[in-house]
Amino acid sequence: MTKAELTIVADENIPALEDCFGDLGTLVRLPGRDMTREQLRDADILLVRSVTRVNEALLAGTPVRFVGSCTIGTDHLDTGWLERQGIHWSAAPGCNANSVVEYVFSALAALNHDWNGRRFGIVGCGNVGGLLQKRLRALDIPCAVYDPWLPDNPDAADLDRVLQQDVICLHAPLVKGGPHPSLHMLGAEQLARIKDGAVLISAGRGAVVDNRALLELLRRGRQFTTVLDVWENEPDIDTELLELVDIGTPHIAGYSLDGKLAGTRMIREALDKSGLGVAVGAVGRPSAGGRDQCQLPWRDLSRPPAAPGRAAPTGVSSGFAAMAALLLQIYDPRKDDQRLRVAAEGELPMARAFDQLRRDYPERLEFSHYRIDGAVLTELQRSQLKILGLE
Ligand SMILES: NC(=O)c1ccc[n+]([C@@H]2O[C@H](COP(=O)([O-])OP(=O)(O)OC[C@H]3O[C@@H](n4cnc5c(N)ncnc54)[C@H](O)[C@@H]3O)[C@@H](O)[C@H]2O)c1
Ligand SMILES: O=C(O)[C@H](O)[C@H](O)COP(=O)(O)O
Repeated sequence: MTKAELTIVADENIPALEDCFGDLGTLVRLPGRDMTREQLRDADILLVRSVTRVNEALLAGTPVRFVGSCTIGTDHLDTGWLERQGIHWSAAPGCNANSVVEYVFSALAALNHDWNGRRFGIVGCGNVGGLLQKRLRALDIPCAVYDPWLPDNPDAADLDRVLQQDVICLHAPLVKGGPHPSLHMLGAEQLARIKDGAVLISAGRGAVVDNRALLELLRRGRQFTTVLDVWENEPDIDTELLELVDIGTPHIAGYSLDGKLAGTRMIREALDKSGLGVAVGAVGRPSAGGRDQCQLPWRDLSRPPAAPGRAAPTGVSSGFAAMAALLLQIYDPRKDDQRLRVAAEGELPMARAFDQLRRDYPERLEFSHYRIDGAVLTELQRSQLKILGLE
């Protein structure tokens, strides 16, 4: 890239764009879901989130030389095609893994489902599943892990065994081909193996679970608890399924501010590493710091915020409920569930309502920004909250 300034086309939902990329040239913000090739006519860099399908249809004939997705998932990128064209691409592995793990514990808190004494099953043990496994081990909670690419995992088990556990957490990517496809990995047969009284939490990609099969099972009154953050056919999700799940959220498990900013920052770092854009940055418009600015919001976040920095006593004074109530002061997924249910009943078509909720998502900070403030807790509860990231 030899232009003095780059043209950077970006999904308008990417935070800190100006801070992280403003020094490189002109920023054009667009709705990610509807990006067109025409809009990329002058683009050198394309920055997306998971809702933009990046493939030949979008990019052929455009000057785009770098594609950055500020997300963990990559199933929306045709990476084979990008590589064959010599277009650099990068995603942001692990950027919001902690946010997803916190979502899992928050969902269990919301269900008042004490994790102590339960056995967990994890499907997909990468950055998210691996972090969950690490937390569970620290909490002394047994887990079984199904990840066909990690046979040496100390908790490795087959899928059937994982589905027999008390809390089953799905964190596999969407993979359609190869030796271990995950598309509809949980179909009617697998879902039928889940025990009554178990909790199923799906926070990887929607189509890992056959949604129609799940709907049929729930219609027949199966007695396991279901938490869905991800859905087939997002954003136009099945509203009947939404009615039947216990907690349903609009694909926001990874939406902590920390996670989103980490995604943006990682893509700037990947761009710098690629060598594309660095020279331009040097000769481009004078910047107040470029990468330093990029890290500013990150540094700010490392301090506890003034107002919401404390999880205070809640009136619930004993048992798991006391600990759960504290966590729910920080993040309560039932509020996201409520917003989704209200939106589903509203005037907007489901797809638009789903996207709107995601676009207007309230600021959510991770547990590490909070301190426990004088709540009555046992030593065990305090140590558990510390493992989860609170002081
Ligand atoms: N709900 C959300 O907001 C949210 C947030 C972040 C990530 N995600 C999704 O979660 C997925 C996992 O995230 P990650 O950071 O752990 O990714 P990762 O790439 O670090 O790990 C994925 C793991 O899944 C394993 N895997 C691949 N195919 C599998 C299969 N068929 N069965 C079981 N395991 C399989 C891989 O071996 C790998 O260990 C992402 O791909 C993304 O789609 C969702
Ligand atoms: O893959 C990811 O990182 C997550 O699924 C991410 O949180 C999705 O958010 P989106 O890109 O759709 O805004």
